[in-house]
Amino acid sequence: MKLHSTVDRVTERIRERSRDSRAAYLGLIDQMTQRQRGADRMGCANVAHAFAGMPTGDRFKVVAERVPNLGIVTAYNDMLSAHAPYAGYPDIIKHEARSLGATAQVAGGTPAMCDGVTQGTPGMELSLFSRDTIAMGAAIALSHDVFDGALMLGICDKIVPGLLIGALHFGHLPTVFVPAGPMTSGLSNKDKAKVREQAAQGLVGRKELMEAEQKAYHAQGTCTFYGTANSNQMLLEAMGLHVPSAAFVTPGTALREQLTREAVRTLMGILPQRRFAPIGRIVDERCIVNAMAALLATGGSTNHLIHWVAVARSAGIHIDWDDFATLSEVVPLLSRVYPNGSADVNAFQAAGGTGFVIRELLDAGLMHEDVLTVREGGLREQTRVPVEGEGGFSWQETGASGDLSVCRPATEPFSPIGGLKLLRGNLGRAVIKVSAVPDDRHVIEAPARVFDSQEQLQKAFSAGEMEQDMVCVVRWQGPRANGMPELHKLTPPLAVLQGKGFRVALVTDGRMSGASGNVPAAIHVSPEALAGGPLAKVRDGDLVRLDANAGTLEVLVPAAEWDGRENATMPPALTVESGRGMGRELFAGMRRNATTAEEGACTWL
Ligand SMILES: O=C(O)[C@H](O)[C@@H](O)[C@H](O)[C@H](O)COP(=O)(O)O
Ligand code: SF4
Repeated sequence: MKLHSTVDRVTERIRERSRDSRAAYLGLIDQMTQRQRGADRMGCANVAHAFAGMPTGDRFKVVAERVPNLGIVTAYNDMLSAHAPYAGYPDIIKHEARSLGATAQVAGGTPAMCDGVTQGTPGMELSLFSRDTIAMGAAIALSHDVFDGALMLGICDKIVPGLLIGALHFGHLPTVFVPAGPMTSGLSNKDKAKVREQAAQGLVGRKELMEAEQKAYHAQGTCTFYGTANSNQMLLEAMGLHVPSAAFVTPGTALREQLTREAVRTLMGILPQRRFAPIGRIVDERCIVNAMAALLATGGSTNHLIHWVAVARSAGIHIDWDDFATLSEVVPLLSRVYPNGSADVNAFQAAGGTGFVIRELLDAGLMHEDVLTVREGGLREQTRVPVEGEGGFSWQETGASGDLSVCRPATEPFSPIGGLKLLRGNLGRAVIKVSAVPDDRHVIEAPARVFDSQEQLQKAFSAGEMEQDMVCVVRWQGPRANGMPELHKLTPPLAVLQGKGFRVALVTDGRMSGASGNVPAAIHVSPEALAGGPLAKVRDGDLVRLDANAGTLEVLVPAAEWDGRENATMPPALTVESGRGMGRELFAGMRRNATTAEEGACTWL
């Protein structure tokens, strides 16, 4: 199918804007590629230290026989249900590598934060910058520089973006990402949200709420809503950095282990001595556009409008929210997974999953097909599905949708446009996930109520002060102010108000979770209030209009008055300097150095 002209145009303008930085990036990759392999290039002491911890047989192989040595970067810990399965992965990988005549080492571990654990708590103010900390952790691991390829073990929110940013700073290395799969379905996300709203109104107590939450989150594996973690998986498949359709296979199954071993076989196939495919060449402008298309087609997490800007930047590629907005005009919505619908990611997988979405987008000319990936067959390979069989698995072509309420073909999409939209106006630039908002709530015009923290809003709600149409402006939530936390805990109170018929919206320079959804929220407002952004001028009672159809976000105050207003200042008690603890002070340097949300909130530039 011929590539859609808009996809072609956006790719071209990204290529044009990135020409110099991409050329410099590829130049570095070429330099690194031309070096001898680590065990031959480095000093004897360096090499001896590098392999002293290996079993003797492996040590001999990697130094004397010069067999490939694979580096494992793992974000394993027990705090993320999604990452807990990784505990046993290094041994499986080493076993498979040996069987293929290679060796493997855990090059290093990285931190990994569970946003579900920290949601609504002080720890969430470390979350965004844990991404770049993870990238630095990956760099520290790979800087041992004795690897012929890398396997990245990470799934959740900031971890995949962080591992990708880190890996792309070692763009000369062939790299495969290794997923661990979603937990089996428990209490549905919709039923969980209902109990939360009852609790927010005092209709059920902590005991009932705890029961519901533990029925929802009940096993190892990724949470089953289509939030940032599962959006990460969809994008890695669309970028051709995974074994095909490996994303959503349940942990602990025979097929899961087979797919982990297949990841090692896949990496062996793209080493310098084979079909050389270093990650820095796989992740080119077309690959990034393919990821953007997959995000829009699935109504993925709004967090990717920040993270993928940083990921692209790490490969010398510059993208912005206008690129997403232009693609969103032609990329249809092909899946409805909570919060964009009631199905969960297991139902998505059963209905066709990542392979179905990629096949539909390729056939509609909405993705680049002629791209380099970790697999011989290019991106079309990602439309195949592994089916368990005698002693292993076989590959099948993805078929028609198994459930049209979950996955739709591009010929009859849920919506002709993607799930994310850009908003512009005198309050700055912002984004909104429209795919999860009821149609009659895409335009909200109401008086503003200004909050300096999410706690202030929750207090006002509990005091019954919010029973009216209202645009809640929550400011001082940007990267430089307090690390741009997710304000997902505001979803239940706002959903209660919306359920009572009030016309409510959230406008913030903060983030929402990928699991947030049914209340209209203009988020990532840039420039942020602390950087002199317009949110610092909004006052209680100002009329604010959020129009997701027109793509506007405005305060309806006479220009002369608006221009004449002084910016409010961030309350000192909310600043890191006030000594708020929980390690937030350690990230002060990253806050000071962070670029805007639209520039990826990068802290290393
Ligand atoms: O971006 C995301 O997808 C979220 O950060 C997600 O990872 C987070 O854990 C949610 O908070 C979970 O949802 P609940 O908080 O509703 O359980
Ligand atoms: S999806 Fe979110 S809540 Fe679930 S394990 Fe990952 S980070 Fe934690």
